[in-house]
Amino acid sequence: MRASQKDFESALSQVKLLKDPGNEVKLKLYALYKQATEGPCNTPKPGVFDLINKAKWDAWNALGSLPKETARQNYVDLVSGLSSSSDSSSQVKPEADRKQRGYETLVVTSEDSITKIMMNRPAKKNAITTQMYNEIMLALKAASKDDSAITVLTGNGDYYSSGNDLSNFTDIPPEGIEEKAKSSAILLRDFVDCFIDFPKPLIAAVNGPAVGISVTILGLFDTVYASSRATFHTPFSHLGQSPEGCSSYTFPKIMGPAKAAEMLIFGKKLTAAEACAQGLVSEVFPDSTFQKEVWTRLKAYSKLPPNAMRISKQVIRNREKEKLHAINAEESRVLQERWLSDECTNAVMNFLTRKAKL
Ligand SMILES: CCCC/C=C/CC(=O)SCCNC(=O)CCNC(=O)[C@H](O)C(C)(C)COP(=O)(O)OP(=O)(O)OC[C@H]1O[C@@H](n2cnc3c(N)ncnc32)[C@H](O)[C@@H]1OP(=O)(O)O
Repeated sequence: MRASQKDFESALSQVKLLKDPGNEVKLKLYALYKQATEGPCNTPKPGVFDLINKAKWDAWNALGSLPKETARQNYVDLVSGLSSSSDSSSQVKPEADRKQRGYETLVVTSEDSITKIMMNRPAKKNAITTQMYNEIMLALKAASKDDSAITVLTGNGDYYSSGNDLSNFTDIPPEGIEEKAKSSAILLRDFVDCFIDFPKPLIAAVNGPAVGISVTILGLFDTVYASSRATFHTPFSHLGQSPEGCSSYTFPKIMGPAKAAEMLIFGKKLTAAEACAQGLVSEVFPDSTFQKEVWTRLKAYSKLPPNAMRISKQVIRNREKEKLHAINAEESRVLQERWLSDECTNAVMNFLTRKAKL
């Protein structure tokens, strides 16, 4: 029996719930989707350096004149095969269930009235994948309701975080790159909103170098402690991108417009001492004693009356919230366009093909 349009639409929804099937299968799905909806490949071949789009074009072009109905059937069959071979435990779980299983990209602990959220991809310098964005949001939501007094974000290994995981850009859905940019902008906006709205004192323990979004959101923390080994780098222009995390507003406010421009437009990397002098960091500790000194300090703070701390935070932050949400929305909208630019695509490809590092 031939797959109907309804079967096809249902397969399109189902595919979003499957665990990542790997790039080869994703290319097949992409090619079949394009063939089923548009017919044989009808766009110019992308340039040789445009690796992702070229791979997609090759996969679509390889289907030649396969009829649309057959492509639709093949798409439905492929998704059905993936669904049945996919272990149900690897599919997206409801929130309560996920909490029970714990986090895959974080280590979250609650002790001494402190909830500690530790980014835990040390081999990848704690680069933030889509999964990690989602898990940090879940962990913050849980921490806002648990009985801890303060919440701390830190990193495992030698880095605090190298920012957005650039391979997030390669996971293009069948609907195309515009859809990817749109969903990434929604994810970014939701992620930053969680920091704007977080109700308890939020502390960053910056254990090593910090890049991109892991730096910009520091302007939304209440206190930032840094190891003397930490650096602060926002190379947005190098990456064809633009500031996020409300930094277009918080950084000029914290350090003045001229210093903020050096960081956000020209990508000047600050040492921990410089970041402290400019007000982005509250205090720098020698790397050798960083953990001991920071946790001793935080344990003392966590004994302060929690309601008083919450209310003080509200008084300090609440009048800015509406403005910060508007800024977050605008920065996310601008970035959605930037992600589609040649400047951004080329910078990401250069990193992924090992031609460039910061
Ligand atoms: C959806 C919301 C989007 C929000 C947007 C936010 C914007 C940003 O955050 S912009 C910042 C993006 N980050 C970068 O551009 C950093 C890229 N990484 C590097 O330049 C270097 O890796 C480094 C300078 C951070 C570290 O260099 P080092 O020589 O010490 O280590 P590596 O061998 O390069 O790294 C080890 C390992 O980790 C992988 N990796 C590190 N950072 C990232 C990253 N940001 N994205 C993806 N992968 C990363 C690196 O490729 C290595 O992987 P392999 O061991 O598999 O080679």
